Amino acid sequence: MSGFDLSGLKASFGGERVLGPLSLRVREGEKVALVGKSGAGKSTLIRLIHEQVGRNSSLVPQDLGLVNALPVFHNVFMGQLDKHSTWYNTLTLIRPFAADRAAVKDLLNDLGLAEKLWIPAASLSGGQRQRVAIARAIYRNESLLLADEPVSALDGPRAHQVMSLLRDRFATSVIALHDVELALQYCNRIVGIQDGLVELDEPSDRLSSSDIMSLY
Ligand SMILES: Nc1ncnc2c1ncn2[C@@H]1O[C@H](COP(=O)(O)OP(=O)(O)OP(=O)(O)O)[C@@H](O)[C@H]1O
Repeated sequence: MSGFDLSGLKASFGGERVLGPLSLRVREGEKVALVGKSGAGKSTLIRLIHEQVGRNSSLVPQDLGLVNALPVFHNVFMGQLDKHSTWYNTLTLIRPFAADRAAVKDLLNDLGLAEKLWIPAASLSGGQRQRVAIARAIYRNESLLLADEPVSALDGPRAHQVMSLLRDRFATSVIALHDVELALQYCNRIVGIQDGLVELDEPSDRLSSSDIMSLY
């Protein structure tokens, strides 16, 4: 099961409410776009969902969470770190196993990054770094994706290619997106956040971009 049903989600900073309280039920197979203006609470909501569903999800955080000193291979492999023993992970740090090298390379190939396999993450562009974080999430091999603006640094064709890949690789997803057209095209449910509360929750095929723009 990759869906979830969470209630009582709320967050405050410095005593000031920034999110909730709100409930969110996501059924298996739903591709949810979280939309809303900057500061509405989308990242906070993704973080709270991740805290609750934890290891049973693949996360692409807004700051990507890459280890700059490590090559792309190891950053992607990290998606499965908690699924292997300590000795396996230690050996992989020194000399990765052939099967893992092949699997990571295949995935990077799909993301146009195969030639960067052994390049340190520090040497990559913003868009390449974003694709490494996406590869790490796919490599984790969970059916629920939680992603915070995963294609914000990608150009148009590449953003479409990655959104299509994410739609195909994950049964269920919750993705914060500022691009309303991508949200409507690749997600089947739109949840609009305003001042930390759900202001809109509709299937994508009942909405146009102008319906969503009222949140901005
Ligand atoms: N660590 C923090 N300390 C204090 N306030 C915070 C912190 N993180 C978020 N906030 C506040 O919480 C509110 C929601 O922020 P959040 O990052 O969830 O919004 P968002 O919709 O994801 O915005 P964006 O689209 O710009 O990423 C904002 O008012 C923000 O200033």
